[in-house]
Amino acid sequence: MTVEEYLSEIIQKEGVAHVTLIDPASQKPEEAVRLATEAVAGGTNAIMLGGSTDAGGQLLDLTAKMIKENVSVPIILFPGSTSGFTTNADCVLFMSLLNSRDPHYIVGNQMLGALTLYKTGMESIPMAYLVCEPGGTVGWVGDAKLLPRAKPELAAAYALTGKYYGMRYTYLEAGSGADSPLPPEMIGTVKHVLKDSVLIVGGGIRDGKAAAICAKAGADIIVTGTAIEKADDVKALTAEIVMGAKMGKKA
Ligand SMILES: CC(C)=CCC/C(C)=C/CC/C(C)=C/CC/C(C)=C/COP(=O)(O)OP(=O)(O)O
Ligand SMILES: O=P(O)(O)OC[C@@H](O)CO
Ligand SMILES: [Mg+2]
Repeated sequence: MTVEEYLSEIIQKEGVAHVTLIDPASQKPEEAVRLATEAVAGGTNAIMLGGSTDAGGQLLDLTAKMIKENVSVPIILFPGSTSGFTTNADCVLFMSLLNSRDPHYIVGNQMLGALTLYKTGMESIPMAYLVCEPGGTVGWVGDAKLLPRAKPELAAAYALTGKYYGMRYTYLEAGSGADSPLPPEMIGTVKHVLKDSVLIVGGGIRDGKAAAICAKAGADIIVTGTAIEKADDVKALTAEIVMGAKMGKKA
């Protein structure tokens, strides 16, 4: 089964999936394994590996390898550039930052990595990456023309653009560590036009209540990074967020 099929099945059966983002640059591989193991025990469905700044090839390779040896859920690459590739993962989000001002983030990095990806034969999922206010580090690094929170129709127009290009996933991003998650109106407007295409929402989701609001508004996959990296009890916080997302979807 592909990672995409695996996630679709979870979304179909449980209404929503949860993915834990680990930045390989932020800690030693052993610590990343601890975070991943506890997040999986708390019910996360996959581990996403990436960061907006380089981890350095070896650190990414080793972090992915060690996580793979220790957890049973898929490892999904979330690359900030071609240096975000490693063969020690199951799948890569082949993303274009559609609202960037810099063609390198729309198509340039992708072109540089395409032959490497081809040679590995790794699964890839075409994804529109849309960075919204406040955008955080990724907004700055990716030179995004930040999508205004108060204008959901602009985000919806970009999401549709990605869908018409054939991208099966859309990632609505507030930026890692955002003060607050994206507003439900924005998530709802985007999901309304995407219909059955998968909508990922991330940035600033720190608890079950926030996850519930995002899921209820239309998120198919909820991503949490910072809150889990900082949690005293990773398993308990993950379980709260996973439960919140599922309850929100049913509400
Ligand atoms: C598909 C290929 C080869 C490249 C994609 C290139 C693109 C479109 C990059 C988008 C811009 C970018 C820098 C994305 C990084 C995505 C990411 C991993 C964000 C999470 O970053 P964190 O590291 O958690 O944020 P902080 O740096 O604030 O911690
Ligand atoms: O770190 P947080 O705020 O959970 O954001 C996760 C993700 O959307 C960042 O790319
Ligand atoms: Mg980071």
